[in-house]
Amino acid sequence: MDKRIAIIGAGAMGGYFGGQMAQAGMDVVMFDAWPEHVETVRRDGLSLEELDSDARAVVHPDIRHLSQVQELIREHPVDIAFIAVKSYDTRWATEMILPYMARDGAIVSLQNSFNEPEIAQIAGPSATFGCAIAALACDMIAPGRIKRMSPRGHVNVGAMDPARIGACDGIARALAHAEDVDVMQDLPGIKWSKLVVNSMRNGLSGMTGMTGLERDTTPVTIELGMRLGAQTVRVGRALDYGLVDTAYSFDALVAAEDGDTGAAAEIRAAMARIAGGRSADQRPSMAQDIRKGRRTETDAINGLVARRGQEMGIDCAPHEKVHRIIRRIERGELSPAPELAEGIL
Ligand SMILES: NC(=O)C1=CN([C@@H]2O[C@H](COP(=O)(O)OP(=O)(O)OC[C@H]3O[C@@H](n4cnc5c(N)ncnc54)[C@H](OP(=O)(O)O)[C@@H]3O)[C@@H](O)[C@H]2O)C=CC1
Ligand SMILES: CC(C)(CO)C(=O)C(=O)O
Repeated sequence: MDKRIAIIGAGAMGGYFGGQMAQAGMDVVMFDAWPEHVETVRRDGLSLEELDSDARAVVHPDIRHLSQVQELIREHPVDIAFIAVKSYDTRWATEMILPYMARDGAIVSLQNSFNEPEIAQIAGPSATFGCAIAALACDMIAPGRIKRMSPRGHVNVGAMDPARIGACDGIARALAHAEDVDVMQDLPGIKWSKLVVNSMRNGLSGMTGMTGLERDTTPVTIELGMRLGAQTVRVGRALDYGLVDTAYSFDALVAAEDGDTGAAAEIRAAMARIAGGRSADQRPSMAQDIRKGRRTETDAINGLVARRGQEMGIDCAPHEKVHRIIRRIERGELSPAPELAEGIL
């Protein structure tokens, strides 16, 4: 029998993956808090749009309002629940779906940052799994419309409890309807490796207002991005996580911060190459949030690195500064501007 899948948060990521699972005929139900989005998808379908072209697939998934979660009591228990809300909504989303899970069900973070320990506090480590989504960028450009802003990406999946690694295969099969997937042994390692990339990009685009392309081809943001990334690598290594290079060579990032000009040139070239492959309009999810006037994940990205850095005795002052600036932008006390990055360097 098909696995019963639930997607909590049908935004850019949840809608992208859940929509393609539905299109492949999987038994998937999606829940979302934005009434206009839910109603638009019910009426017109979910439009999954391609990078830099008019090509799109319109799918008709089972999508419901959050207030309808209780209906699941009459339905087959959920085998795999993907948590695809923002990091700050992880706790309630996990608590909400937990009563409807199958006895050996899996709750999977389909998010950035490292939210799995929070899920495990609620669901238990043996029910907790996580994904690191690499190289894929999507934007919910309007209710019912999700656009891929990058070439296709790649997903690494892991288990909070290493003894449960076997259960990752079913999770990987579901995600493989959208992207290539690998099962990895070290969940904290893959999550922190993705955090390296987010911590060099998301806050910087959010605070400067720059697209990914502008940020990765402007000297000040390139330099600051490299420093942020190197510090996140140092903290991850101090925490003894099994980091895997994601987008950039982590050794080169650290060497660049230590003054190795060849390593810095290697990172700059990688930034320019990757930025050139994305849509010129691509912005990381935090910058999308700022443009939409929504709360950001800063606490779970630069804020998290700053906190863990302090615990490990590693200087992460630039992360703390980015985090504080984003907080002030969220509150309306500052507006995004490139000068804010110059102030940090
Ligand atoms: N976008 C990307 O390219 C990538 C994102 N991620 C990660 O995926 C996770 C989910 O993020 P993502 O899918 O980008 O988030 P989205 O903002 O696209 O969707 C999350 C939720 O935000 C709400 N929402 C979004 N826009 C509006 C709006 N204009 N008005 C009202 N509500 C709105 C919806 O519900 P609600 O009201 O409940 O918030 C939606 O379900 C995050 O951890 C993110 O970091 C990871 C890799 C790439
Ligand atoms: C697409 C990417 C990798 C950009 O940093 C991302 O994870 C995000 O937008 O949150």
